[in-house]
Amino acid sequence: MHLRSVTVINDAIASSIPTLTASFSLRLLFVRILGLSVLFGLGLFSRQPQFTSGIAIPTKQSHFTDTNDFQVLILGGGVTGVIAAETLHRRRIDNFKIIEARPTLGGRMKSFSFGAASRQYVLELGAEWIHGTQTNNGPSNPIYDLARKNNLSIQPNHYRGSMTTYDHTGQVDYMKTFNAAVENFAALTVAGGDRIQRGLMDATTRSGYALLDAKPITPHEVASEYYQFDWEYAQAPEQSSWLASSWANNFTFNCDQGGFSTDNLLTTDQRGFASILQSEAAEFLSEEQVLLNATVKAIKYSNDGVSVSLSDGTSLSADYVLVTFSLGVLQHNDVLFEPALPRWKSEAIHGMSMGIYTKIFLQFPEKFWFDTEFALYADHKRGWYPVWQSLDMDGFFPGSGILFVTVTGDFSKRIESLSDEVVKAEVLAVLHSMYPNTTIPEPDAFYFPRWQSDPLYRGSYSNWPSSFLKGHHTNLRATVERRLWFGGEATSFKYYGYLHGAYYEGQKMAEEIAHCVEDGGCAGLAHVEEVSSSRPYDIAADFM
Ligand SMILES: Cc1cc2nc3c(=O)[nH]c(=O)nc-3n(C[C@H](O)[C@H](O)[C@H](O)COP(=O)(O)OP(=O)(O)OC[C@H]3O[C@@H](n4cnc5c(N)ncnc54)[C@H](O)[C@@H]3O)c2cc1C
Repeated sequence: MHLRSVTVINDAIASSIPTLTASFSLRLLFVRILGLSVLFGLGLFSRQPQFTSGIAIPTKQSHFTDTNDFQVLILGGGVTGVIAAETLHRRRIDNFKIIEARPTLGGRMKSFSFGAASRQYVLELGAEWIHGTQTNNGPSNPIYDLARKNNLSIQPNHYRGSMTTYDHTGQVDYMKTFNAAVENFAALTVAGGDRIQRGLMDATTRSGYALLDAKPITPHEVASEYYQFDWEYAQAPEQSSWLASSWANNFTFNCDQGGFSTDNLLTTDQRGFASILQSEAAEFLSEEQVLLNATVKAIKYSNDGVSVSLSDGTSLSADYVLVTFSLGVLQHNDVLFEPALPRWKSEAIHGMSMGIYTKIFLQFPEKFWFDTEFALYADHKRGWYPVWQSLDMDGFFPGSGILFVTVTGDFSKRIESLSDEVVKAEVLAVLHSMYPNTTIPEPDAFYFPRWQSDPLYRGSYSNWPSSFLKGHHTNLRATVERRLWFGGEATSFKYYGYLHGAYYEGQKMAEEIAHCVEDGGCAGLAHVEEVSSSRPYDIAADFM
C-alpha cells in the first residue's frame, strides 16, 4: 500500500553490464595492482580453517585451485551464509568462499559450556528454540527438518501451560491475569491481520493493545503482557509495529495463516544447536570454500565487482558479495563500505531496530525453585528480571542445578553496562523476593553474554518498528550496484528475527545470485529511491 507513489529504480540497466569475462580481467588487473604476490607471501591462502572440537570438519576437496578471486564471496558463516553456500553449490556454482570472523560456523546459533567443573553442560547463548514445526502435511520449518535429519535432542517447551507466578512478596497466583494476557496477545495478532487485509495504516503494538482495551497497569498485568510480547520480540510494544509483529507471529505459529505450528522445541543437544548447521556444511563445503577467524574490515564495490579487505590487511575480490552480517553490525559501522552506502540503503538499515535478548545463567549446588518449566516475576519496574526458566527438570538437565532468567531490550542494554557482580547481586535479590523464606546459596557458576557490545552482532535479532514501511524493507534487501547483496534474518519479510527467516533469506539471495552468475550479469533486487507514505500531517494546511 505504501508503494503507490514511489519510483522503483533498477540499480542499473542490465544491458550495460560488462560480460563476466570482461569484469574478470578487470578484477585480475585490480588484484595485480594490490600486489597479489605480497598477499601470497603473507600466507593468506595457506590459512587453514580452525574448527573447534565437536564441529564437523569439511573434508571434500574442491575442483578449483586456490585463488583470491571468486564468483561469490559470502560474508558471515551463520544460517544465512551456510544455506546460501549450499544453494550455490546445488546450482553448481562452487567458486565461492564464506568469510567468518569466528573460529566456527553458526553465528547466533552459539553454544558454550556452563557449570562448575564436575557439572558442565553445553547450553545456548543465542537461538535455542525451533519455533513452529509442522502441522499435518503443511509447510515444515526448515530448521526442524535439519534437526530431524541430524537427530538433534529437542524437548517440547510449554510456554503457557507450565508456569508459576511470583511478585515481590513471593509466590502469588495471578494465572487469571496471565491467561488474560495470552488472550489479549492472540486478539492483537488477529486484529493486526485484519488490519492488513483492510489496507489500514500501521500503528505501534501499544496502540493495538489499547484499541483492544488491553491496558496493563498493575505489576501482574505488566509482567503478563511482557511475557507475551517483549520476551518474544526483544523490545517493548511501544517500539514495535502492530502489523509486522502480527504477521511474524502468524507466519511462524498459526497454520491457518501459513505458519508451521504452535510448538516450541528447545534443544538440549550436547553437540550444540549449531551442530545441525555444521553437519549440513560438512556435506558440501570444501576447506578452500571457508575462511574462519577472518574479520572483514572494508567492502569496496562498483559496477564491475567487489573487493573485501580483512583485518589482517589481506584482500579478496569477487563478482558478487552477499553480506549476511547482522543488522546491528551494519548499523554500527563496524564494516566500512566504499563508497558509502546510498541514502536509501542507509535509511533502511537505520530504520529497522535491533532487539536484545539476554539469558542470565546460574548454577546452584541444588534446586530450590519451582517445578514448572517457567516462572514469571512481576516487579514494580517493567522488565526487571521477569522470565525464569528451569533446566533442572526431567527432559532437560535434571540434577544440573541450572536456572536462567531472561531480560530484553533497554533493560539488556542497562545490564551490559554493569559489572557481572552487580548483575549477580540484582538477580539474587529477585530470587530473595521470590523465596522470602529460603536461604538462597551463592551460585557455583554465573554467566551472561553481552550481545549489544559484541562487534560481531551488536544486538540479538531484529524487530520491526511501526515507522518502518514496506518500501524500507524492500531497500533493506535491495542490491547495491548490482554486485552487493544483503541477506539475513532482518531481511526476511515474514520471519524476521527467526532462524527460519535467516534460512529462507540465504536460499533466496543465493538463488538470485546464481541467476546473475548464469546469465553473465543482472540488475539485482530493485530498490525504492524515496519511500513515501500517508503523512501524519499536511505540511501546507497544518503549518501555514
Ligand atoms: C539470544 C538470542 C536468542 C535467539 N533465540 C532464537 C530462537 O530460539 N529461535 C530462533 O528461531 N531464532 C532465535 N534467535 C535468532 C537467530 O539466532 C537468528 O535469526 C539467526 O541465527 C541469524 O542468522 P544470520 O545468518 O542472519 O546471522 P548471524 O548468525 O549473525 O551470522 C552472521 C555472521 O557474520 C559474522 N560476522 C559479523 N561481523 C563480521 C565481520 N566483520 N567479519 C567476518 N564475519 C563477521 C558473525 O560472526 C556471524 O557468524 C536468537 C538470537 C539471539 C541472539
